[in-house]
Amino acid sequence: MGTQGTVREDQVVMEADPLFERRQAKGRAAYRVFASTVFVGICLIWIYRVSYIPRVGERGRWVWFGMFMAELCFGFFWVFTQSLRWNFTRSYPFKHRLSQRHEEKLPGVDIFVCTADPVIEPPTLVINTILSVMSCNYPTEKLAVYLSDDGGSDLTFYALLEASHFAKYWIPFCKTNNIEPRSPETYFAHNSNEQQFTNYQEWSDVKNLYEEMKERIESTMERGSISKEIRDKHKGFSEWNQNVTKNDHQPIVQIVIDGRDETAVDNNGYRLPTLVYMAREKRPQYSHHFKAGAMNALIRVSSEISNGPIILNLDCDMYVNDSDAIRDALCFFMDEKKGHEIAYVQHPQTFNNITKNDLYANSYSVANKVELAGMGGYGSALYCGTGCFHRTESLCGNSYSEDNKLRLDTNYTKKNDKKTVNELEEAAKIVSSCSYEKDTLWGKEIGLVYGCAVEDIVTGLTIQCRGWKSVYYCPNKEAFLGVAPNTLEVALIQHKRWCEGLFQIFLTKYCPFIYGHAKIKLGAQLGYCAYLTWAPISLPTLYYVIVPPLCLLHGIPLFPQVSSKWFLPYAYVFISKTVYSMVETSACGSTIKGWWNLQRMWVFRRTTSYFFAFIDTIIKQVGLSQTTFAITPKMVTDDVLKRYKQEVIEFGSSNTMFTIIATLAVLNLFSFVGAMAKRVTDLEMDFKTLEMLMPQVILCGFVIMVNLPVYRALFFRNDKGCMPHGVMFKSLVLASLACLVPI
Ligand SMILES: O=c1ccn([C@@H]2O[C@H](COP(=O)(O)OP(=O)(O)O[C@H]3O[C@H](CO)[C@@H](O)[C@H](O)[C@H]3O)[C@@H](O)[C@H]2O)c(=O)[nH]1
Ligand SMILES: [Mn+2]
Repeated sequence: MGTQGTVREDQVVMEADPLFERRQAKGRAAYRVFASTVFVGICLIWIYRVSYIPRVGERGRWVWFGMFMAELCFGFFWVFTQSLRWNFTRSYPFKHRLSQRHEEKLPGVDIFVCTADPVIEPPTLVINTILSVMSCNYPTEKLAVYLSDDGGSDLTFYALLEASHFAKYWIPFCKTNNIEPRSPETYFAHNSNEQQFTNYQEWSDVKNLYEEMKERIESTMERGSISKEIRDKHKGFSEWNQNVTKNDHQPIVQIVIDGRDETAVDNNGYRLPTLVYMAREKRPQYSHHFKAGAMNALIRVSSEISNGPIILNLDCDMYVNDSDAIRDALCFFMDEKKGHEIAYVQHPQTFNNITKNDLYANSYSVANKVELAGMGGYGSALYCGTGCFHRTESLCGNSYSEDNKLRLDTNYTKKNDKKTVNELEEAAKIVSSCSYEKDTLWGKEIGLVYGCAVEDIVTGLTIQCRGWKSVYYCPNKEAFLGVAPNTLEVALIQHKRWCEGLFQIFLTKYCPFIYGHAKIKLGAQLGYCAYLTWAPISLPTLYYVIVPPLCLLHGIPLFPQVSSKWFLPYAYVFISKTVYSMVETSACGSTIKGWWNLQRMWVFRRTTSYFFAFIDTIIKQVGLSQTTFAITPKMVTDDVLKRYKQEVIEFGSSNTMFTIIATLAVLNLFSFVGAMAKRVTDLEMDFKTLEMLMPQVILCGFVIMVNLPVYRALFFRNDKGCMPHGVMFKSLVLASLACLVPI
């Protein structure tokens, strides 16, 4: 009796233990006090601007108004960013409890990997992602992996076939030896000579198999076509006839591995996960809606084949770095008390090619560790397009409702057990055709939302506004790792796309203040706006890096003089913000140089990508152009890669963005040098005027410091990554003209 009693008690405790926990971060109160003092400083700055407007006829009256507008915008933007820090919480799953309680009834998980172009996104990269998910620590009969190929390329299909063969070696190798990460490329690159490996023979066999496969895929890529010998080996190749082009072809669905098939086993005799290739139908007369369209086709295709209640969405470059990632995420969905409210669990976007000092500020360490966690604190984590686990029903447009507690369908039912592979493929082709969505709510209320370059963010918002909660989970060990842009141009183009999409959300019916009103918390609405208003913040930034230096050159003071009491709020806001961001960035793992690089990227992005995005979004809203999607290249030449690794900024392109960057850098230099020269030669110049111009000297000096690599690229470098001469010429002319404009 005694023992039995204890057992039962233990069980009761176990049942009550939650599968995840949310903890508030320490030091919130202190932070709130600090933020309030900064806010007081900002208000004083506004008061100063209003009280000291130059009188009619005085120099710089209009410029002053501009300064006021800029500072007003910066202030509001700062308030948005505060809401991300106000309610900062972290989530922690307990995966051992999940295994204890639910091992037998784990749900089926459908994993979607999207690729769009075999050249920009090489098939070897794609299959590494596929292999890493196939070998996750999860019951294989409950896993189904789908590759959506918007490139519609038989080369990608071929690589997937190769991967399906190699998986028979790779999966058991990973599982019996418990190796990490399970992307073969990364694993072998980091374990190039595994002496301690117990079974060295096995290790080198698998490595050789991988190398050989890679070699075959790469040589096929070089040739650009599939040999007849290979084509004859799989019926799937018959889909690629003469008429198939990237943007014009019939739907192609191939079940490469049928997980139901008991003979589809790996080398240890264990069942393999389902593996499906899909190239949805594309026709020039139909808009394909980029990644959102691909995802929606995948949702329908998977519902025909495996119909898992959970979907994991990954970009083709995001391999699984922690093979327990699925289990961690399920803790949130399967928690007895709160799990039923949760629509999705988002992981941060992390990358495996960040340089030591994060040259292009791609690590997003503060966003990942602080800001997005802050959104999670409101139960409104952003959906970021990759590394996100979805509840299928919420992604499919269902609303959350309290009295209709929807729980996960944990009984793994094979609704399509009786259909043959052929029948499944035919059914899947129907739902992945262009006309299928005609006159349906797909892209509006069902699936991912169409018409926005950041389909992920807007879709996440609509899910939250249907009553669901979302979780942000940032584990210590990154669950997924991808490829970050490794040239400046690519980094800026990526930001332009994001920024355009984000601002578009702000301007349309999806604006969080309207669409989210009374549906998501006010903090979350403000938090969304910290991202959605990136584009307009370009205007005050441009103003600040153009007008004060020109006024410095012309001797017009725009700030209170250093000895005035009004200078204090400026100094306080500037210094406290700078020091705080330095501390925050370092606490999130960046170096000081990394922080400095972030400041530079912040100037570059705001004056180029965000500004262009602002203009393009306006043009789009007026109806003059359509949404586009510039895919981020994942590979660069060795020469470029070498400079990236040495942290030398890559400017070698005549993109207009670079002309702007160069012009602003030169303009600030001219103003600074010009003003100094005047002070030296002009004897009338007294100390008073110099003191009045001091804040502008500091500001201008700061911009010059940030731009040091730009001057180097303009005047001193001669490698292929330096600024092209055309850009240099244009920037010198434009900056000189600007200096001549009378104010
Ligand atoms: O027509 C398209 C275009 C893109 N993709 C895929 O979408 C993913 C993301 O594209 P990428 O060029 O890598 O853009 P990123 O800026 O790196 O992507 C981020 O931002 C996008 C929104 O702008 C989100 O969709 C992504 O998930 C998110 O990682 C890749 O797997 C592509 O293959 C498609 O499937 N079809
Ligand atoms: Mn990407």
